[in-house]
Amino acid sequence: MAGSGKTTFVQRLAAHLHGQRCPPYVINLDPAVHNLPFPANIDIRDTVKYKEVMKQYGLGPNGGIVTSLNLFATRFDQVMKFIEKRKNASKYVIIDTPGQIEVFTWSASGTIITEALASSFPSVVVYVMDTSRSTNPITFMSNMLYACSILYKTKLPFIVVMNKTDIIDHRFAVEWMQDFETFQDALNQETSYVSNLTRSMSLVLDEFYSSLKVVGVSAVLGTGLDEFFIQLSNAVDEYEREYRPEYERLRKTLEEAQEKQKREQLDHLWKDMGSVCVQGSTLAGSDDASAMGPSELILTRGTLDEDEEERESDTDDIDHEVTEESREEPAFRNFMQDMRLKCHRKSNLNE
Ligand SMILES: Nc1nc2c(ncn2[C@@H]2O[C@H](COP(=O)(O)OP(=O)(O)OP(=O)(O)O)[C@@H](O)[C@H]2O)c(=O)[nH]1
Repeated sequence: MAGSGKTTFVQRLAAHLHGQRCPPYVINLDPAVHNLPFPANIDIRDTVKYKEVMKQYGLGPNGGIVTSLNLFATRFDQVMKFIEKRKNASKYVIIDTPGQIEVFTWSASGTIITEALASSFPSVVVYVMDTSRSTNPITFMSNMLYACSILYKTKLPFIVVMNKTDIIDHRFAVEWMQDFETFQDALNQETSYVSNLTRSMSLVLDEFYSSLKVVGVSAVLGTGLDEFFIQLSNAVDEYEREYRPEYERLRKTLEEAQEKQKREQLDHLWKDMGSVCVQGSTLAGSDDASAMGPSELILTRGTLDEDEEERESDTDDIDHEVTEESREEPAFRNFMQDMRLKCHRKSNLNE
């Protein structure tokens, strides 16, 4: 969520982990951020210049961010290699993303990046929410719908960080999530037509709330971090228990599908080769591969009359005995012979 304190929270987390002598690997994926208040190991701004992208493609700010991310996503395999290398040195990898949901969660590059990470490492989505701007039940509900859509899109373990608890205690929000009546009471104060919609939506979100991990923090003060790390550890367990088997299953299905496709392509190739062999033997009328007759396109050079060749050749200084071309004919004959043998064996097997 934009302005909720994601960057400040990443800064706080990084400082906390450095203090614990457990330095994290930090990645900034927001190309439009002005000042990064933490040292990033990888910064998208070093690879893509967001303002240049906007100019070059004639885009507005959001289009510029999406396109920059798309460009960066094409190199994400390299980022994965860096993370892999740092696996033993850094227990945690923290990634700061652009705040707009359509830019990361619902963009192709966001999906590519999330899936690449989640298929290799225990991955957890942390949704940072501005508690001080969620005291209105309708705004709170919009926030929760936002969070819910991210959870269902990424399908990863999910923690809601209710930030800015130095301004307001987050307990009112937790109560709204746990007690339907309290939320309805708060909604009764609202007179707008949206409150009816919100009432219905809150029933739908009940299921979502029941499994949600919520932590109140102040990124500025650094409070709530111990509880955050407890929830993070639970989320990692959840990843190992529920998500990893699912990713393994998907990976296996993909590999099987690719293997099947490869086999089918090979079968097609064999069939095509078979028809070439049948054609070859019909035309040549003999089992001898050399009698199949040379392909006119490839082998005419070797059939030229020697005098004629001398006349036509403008490369007199080349020793034709040892040129690549002089080896083409026997090589091609051997190739055809091999193919014919394989075809015969295959058709014998099929019989
Ligand atoms: N009081 C208070 N202010 C905070 C806290 N965390 C962040 N802020 C302030 O909230 C504002 C936005 O913080 P950022 O960290 O830039 O928020 P962001 O979500 O990264 O913003 P975008 O990248 O623009 O989406 C800044 O003025 C921060 O100082 C907090 O815990 N308490």
